[in-house]
Amino acid sequence: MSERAIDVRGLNKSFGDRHVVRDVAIAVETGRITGFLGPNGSGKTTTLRLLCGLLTPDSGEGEVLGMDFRARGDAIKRRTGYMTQKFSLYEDMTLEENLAFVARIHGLDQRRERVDATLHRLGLFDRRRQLAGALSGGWKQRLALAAATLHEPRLLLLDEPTAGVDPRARREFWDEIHALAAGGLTVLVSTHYMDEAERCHDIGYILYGRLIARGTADAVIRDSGLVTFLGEGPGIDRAAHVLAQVDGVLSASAFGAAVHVSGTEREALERALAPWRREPFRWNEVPPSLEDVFIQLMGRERDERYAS
Ligand SMILES: Nc1ncnc2c1ncn2[C@@H]1O[C@H](COP(=O)(O)OP(=O)(O)OP(=O)(O)O)[C@@H](O)[C@H]1O
Repeated sequence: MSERAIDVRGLNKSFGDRHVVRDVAIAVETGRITGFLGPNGSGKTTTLRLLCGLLTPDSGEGEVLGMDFRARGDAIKRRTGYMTQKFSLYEDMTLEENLAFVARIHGLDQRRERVDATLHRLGLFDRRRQLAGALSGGWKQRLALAAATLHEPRLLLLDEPTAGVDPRARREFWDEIHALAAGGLTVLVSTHYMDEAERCHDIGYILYGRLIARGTADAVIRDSGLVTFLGEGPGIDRAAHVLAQVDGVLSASAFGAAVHVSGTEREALERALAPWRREPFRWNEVPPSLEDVFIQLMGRERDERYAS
């Protein structure tokens, strides 16, 4: 069964004369984790806030959690958990006190049981009497997730959830998010990190307020039509800035001692690489990475804007 948690069309929002979200149409299936990527200020956070009733749109229609998203914004907001990038709990209160406080704000019943169950679920029970301010980054983030999910929301918004968190804590955090999604929670993640994007079921790329790519990471890569070559050999990484200027090359970047060179037209790309196809360099075609694709999307949209 794949019921839709979100099915919204014609979403628009301006702040003064800044048109920040432009005609966004988006459908998200229940229990999916969708990552929203795009440059700073492209409208990711605003789009997510509009969808869960935290902001009022200028226009748009559709349903979120089976409710008319404009008429029932308050009800949708109550069923949403929101974890902001900035730690927003009380550092001078214990974990248990923080969660008890959040439970009261939500007007929950059986507060003690819910707080204990959440502490157990996230492996925080043994630390329940520690001050939140004494926790390391990874544990703080886990506490923030506990607070955002205490009221058992059906929609969860995560804003760059693992920025500044070490790899092990990142992995554990994402395992928890996947477990929540498997239980039917729909998760929307705003991120700049490719590894977070790759952990999502689906991604959406937002640029200048428009949703310009949508689907699984594989589908977004396939639809890009991008061709990528990996160059290796002594000093090839230093060729990146030269190759980036050649016709037919959309992007060329060093990855360690290798270089990734991408373009959408195979022949033009081959011509650009021809002078470098010699000993001691080796070239192999590789699947484009999400990052290669996003760099291309950014350039394509910019060209279209300048052309119009
Ligand atoms: N409440 C507001 N009032 C006025 N302008 C706003 C408001 N919220 C956001 N903006 C502006 O809208 C634009 C989009 O912001 P938004 O936070 O949605 O972008 P973003 O893609 O999430 O960016 P980032 O990656 O930097 O978090 C920005 O130019 C921002 O300054």
